[in-house]
Amino acid sequence: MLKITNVNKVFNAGTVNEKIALRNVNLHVKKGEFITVIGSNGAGKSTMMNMISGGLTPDNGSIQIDGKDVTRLAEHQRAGLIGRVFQDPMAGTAPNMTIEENLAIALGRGKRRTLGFGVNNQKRELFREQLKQLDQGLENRLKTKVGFLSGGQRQALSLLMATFTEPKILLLDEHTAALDPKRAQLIVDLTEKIVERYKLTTIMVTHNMEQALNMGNRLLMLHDGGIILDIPDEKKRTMKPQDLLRAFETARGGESFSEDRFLLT
Ligand SMILES: Nc1ncnc2c1ncn2[C@@H]1O[C@H](COP(=O)(O)OP(=O)(O)OP(=O)(O)O)[C@@H](O)[C@H]1O
Repeated sequence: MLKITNVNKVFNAGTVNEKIALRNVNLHVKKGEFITVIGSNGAGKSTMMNMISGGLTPDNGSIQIDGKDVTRLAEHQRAGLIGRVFQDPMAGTAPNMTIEENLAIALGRGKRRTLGFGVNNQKRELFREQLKQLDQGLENRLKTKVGFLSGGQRQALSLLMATFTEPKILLLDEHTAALDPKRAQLIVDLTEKIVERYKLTTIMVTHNMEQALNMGNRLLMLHDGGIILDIPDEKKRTMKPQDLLRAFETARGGESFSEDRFLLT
């Protein structure tokens, strides 16, 4: 479903600020795989996600989604293939528009504008049905402006909007990190429910090792621009956060993981 081949990305090449963000990254993701991605600050996680979404173009190498070479396609040109939820609950929705208007935009994502983003009763019925699965009572608040919703409700709506049209790839960018533990758990449960229901191919970045181990069926660890660990489902299920830290140390030839955000989670 996703094939990243020999992708490199260097920022500010040839200057004193040169930074290698991705080093020869190769990744094949099968249809229906749910990958969790962890890595220290600056490891290259966001850069990798932005390469897949089209926000960044690789210096070399290629990216294929569902057999189509998208390496040089701009973000809007591949929007129909990708759903994305960001860390910031404000990022995925338009606060001054109502819930139904936001959903109408999500429904039209990747389609030609001429199809229209208007809301009719048929669409309203579909929206209500979809919103019910969030268990937030939002199906009765179609005309509420999204800016009035709580962070958790907005993130639940973002998740629904990102998956509405069953994208080829779902990108989750630390999408529970800004929420309190109770709301974060709600979004975790909802994510698992939606991913399972539509069998979505999913890549989720998280700083929470428990979450990385408990969710999904494959785990990647990035470090210094490269994938240093690729752990399959069977092995992942038996691991605890301490095992993950040890695996990192082994992969790095004894270097210990000194990332504060990791040790705190
Ligand atoms: N636009 C940019 N210009 C210059 N350097 C950049 C840019 N974007 C990222 N970098 C650098 O590339 C490296 C990888 O960054 P990236 O944001 O992908 O890491 P990350 O794993 O997502 O980290 P974090 O967990 O802190 O978000 C970092 O050293 C970062 O400073």
